Amino acid sequence: MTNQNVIASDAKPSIDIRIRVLFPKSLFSTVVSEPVLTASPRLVKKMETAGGEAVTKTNNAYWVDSMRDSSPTRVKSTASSLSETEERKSWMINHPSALSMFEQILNASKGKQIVMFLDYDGTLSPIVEDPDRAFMTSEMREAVRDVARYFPTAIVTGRCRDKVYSFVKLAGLYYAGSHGMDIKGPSSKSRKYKKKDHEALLFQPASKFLPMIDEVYEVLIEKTKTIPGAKVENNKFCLSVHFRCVDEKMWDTLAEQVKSVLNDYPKLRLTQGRKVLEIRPTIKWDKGKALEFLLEALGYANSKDVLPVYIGDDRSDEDAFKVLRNRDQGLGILVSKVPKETNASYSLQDPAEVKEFLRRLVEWKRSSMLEYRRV
Ligand SMILES: O=P(O)(O)OC[C@H]1O[C@H](O[C@H]2O[C@H](CO)[C@@H](O)[C@H](O)[C@H]2O)[C@H](O)[C@@H](O)[C@@H]1O
Repeated sequence: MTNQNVIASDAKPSIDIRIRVLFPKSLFSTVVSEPVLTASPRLVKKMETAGGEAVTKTNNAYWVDSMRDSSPTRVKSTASSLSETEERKSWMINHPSALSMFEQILNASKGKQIVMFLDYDGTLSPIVEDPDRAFMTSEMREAVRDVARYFPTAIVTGRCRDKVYSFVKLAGLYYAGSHGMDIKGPSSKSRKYKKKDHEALLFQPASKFLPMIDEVYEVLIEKTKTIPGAKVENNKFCLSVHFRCVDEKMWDTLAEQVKSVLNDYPKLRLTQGRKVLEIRPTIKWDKGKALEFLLEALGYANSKDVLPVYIGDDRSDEDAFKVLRNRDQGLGILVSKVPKETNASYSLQDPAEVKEFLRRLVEWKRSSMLEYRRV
């Protein structure tokens, strides 16, 4: 990796790219205009990590180490004497199960509109080897459909929006694909929640990058074809290079190949998820920004009467957890069986627990509505 892909948080941008909110008009007041940081000899050797923070390691060893880590990074035990069970117990004190804390969560939601944000892979569907076969169960679909009946609901994913729609198959939801760079609201027919007067919602802050992403996709396919098990996925405004099925001995070569391609594209950056290298435009847009954008679109920008609930399992979801933490509002729930470094406040073990959590929310909402009618 040369300086070209290196991003310094304190660097002066050399190019400005305007990001346009396509709709709704009411949001033009908050048009995001983020600089794209490009190559500059003055830039020190720093690069964006998967979490979006600059680090100083740029060599291949950094990426291979990072590829070995879980995503988000597993908590590294400070006391070596701590058994895994003890470690988990101590982590659970700070990140209790959202199921065992369900009553407290309901109390926090009193008088507030819950808005649901759901990541897809590892949250609604289990992690599988073949990304094209990451189907969600019909029971999960039912749980998401029911939740969306009572609460505005968005699917927020690194995947291409159309692809995730082909898995979820539910109208009436908001879909934020490509790590939030492709946001679409429900069609007017299926829309239930309309706080602002908008016909349809479409927001694609990285549309200028489409030709570049397509080009890099072709180059990466060619470059990685000699690495058995490597798979390149086109997620429209970003790309994924999967290494789940690549022999660990080849990770070094794969990381090297990917970085060599990116050397020619200084406006793209590399991040990492669960056994996947992700290539994204260097705009300051992520799942956290998508969450804020959607809250605004729903009319809850500065509202105290909203409780955003974000459930996700991966490093890219940390951007959304961070936003909730900084707003001191809402609940971040990390899906993980093992202790991980996270900005989420609560945890759920796996998609089965996510489904249970969604079901309980629906049950509670139904019974409180019946109660309300009776009174
Ligand atoms: O934001 P998400 O919905 O979590 O999407 C992140 C990436 O998910 C997919 O990859 C992950 O799931 C695959 C299927 O279980 C698995 O094979 C892979 O190892 C995981 O990284 C998706 O294929 C990627 O494009 C997304 O970026």
